Amino acid sequence: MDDTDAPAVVAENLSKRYGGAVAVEDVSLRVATGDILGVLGVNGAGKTTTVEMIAGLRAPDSGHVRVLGLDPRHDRAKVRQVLGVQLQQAYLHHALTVAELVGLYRGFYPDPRSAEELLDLVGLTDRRTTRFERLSGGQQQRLSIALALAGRPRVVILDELTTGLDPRARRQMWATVEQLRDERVTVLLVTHAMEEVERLCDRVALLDGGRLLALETPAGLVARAGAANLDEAFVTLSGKELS
Ligand SMILES: Nc1ncnc2c1ncn2[C@@H]1O[C@H](COP(=O)(O)OP(=O)(O)OP(=O)(O)O)[C@@H](O)[C@H]1O
Repeated sequence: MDDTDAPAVVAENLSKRYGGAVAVEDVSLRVATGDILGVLGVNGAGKTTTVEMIAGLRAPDSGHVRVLGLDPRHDRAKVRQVLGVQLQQAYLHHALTVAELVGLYRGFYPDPRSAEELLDLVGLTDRRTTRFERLSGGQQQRLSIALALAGRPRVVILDELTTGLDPRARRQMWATVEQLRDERVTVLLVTHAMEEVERLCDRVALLDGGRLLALETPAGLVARAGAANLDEAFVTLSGKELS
């Protein structure tokens, strides 16, 4: 493979305001190729805004982003071929069936995963003829993950991968991310689940009030907080503004 040690994702000095309110303030981070980065922070810390800017779905007020050397807002067509994003359900066409949506997405890419593999990865093989709008919330979420992986992306952004999933589906999604790790896919994983972070993430970016508080290994974060575990470290380090 032609992967070098260049970071897969570079964000420099990203800032975003909504009206007067700061959502993200001067966030810089790099994600090494093949790393899984957990993006953590209390509700409203700026996680989704940050990954949406990295995905090119939201324009930063200032700063810049490179995904595999590409600018996601200017090199849109090229970025779409290498970046998979777990979209919010509202973006999908609700009247289409699971198989139709998978077929539609596979059509965007030169060498897509097979429909069988995609449905198997997220456990929706027996739902292929169900319309999107008739799926349960968790099934809709799992489908959006399958669609993000359709084009064999080299970088994947997953925003709340397992929120609302049952324990079995959650384990299945973890296994899917572990498979991505084996394929040296770079993953940004927005999550509130510390068990997930411990299991999957090489490093974590901890956001608080729109700022990057820490970028280090999970164990490093625990040590820095003088905490017994990641849950405690999270509570110790973040959400000060709220309390
Ligand atoms: N479209 C929007 N318009 C106005 N304000 C917004 C918008 N989206 C987010 N915000 C605000 O920006 C801040 C950061 O929001 P963001 O969704 O990035 O946080 P988050 O860390 O992903 O939160 P959560 O854990 O609740 O998903 C919050 O204060 C939020 O209220």
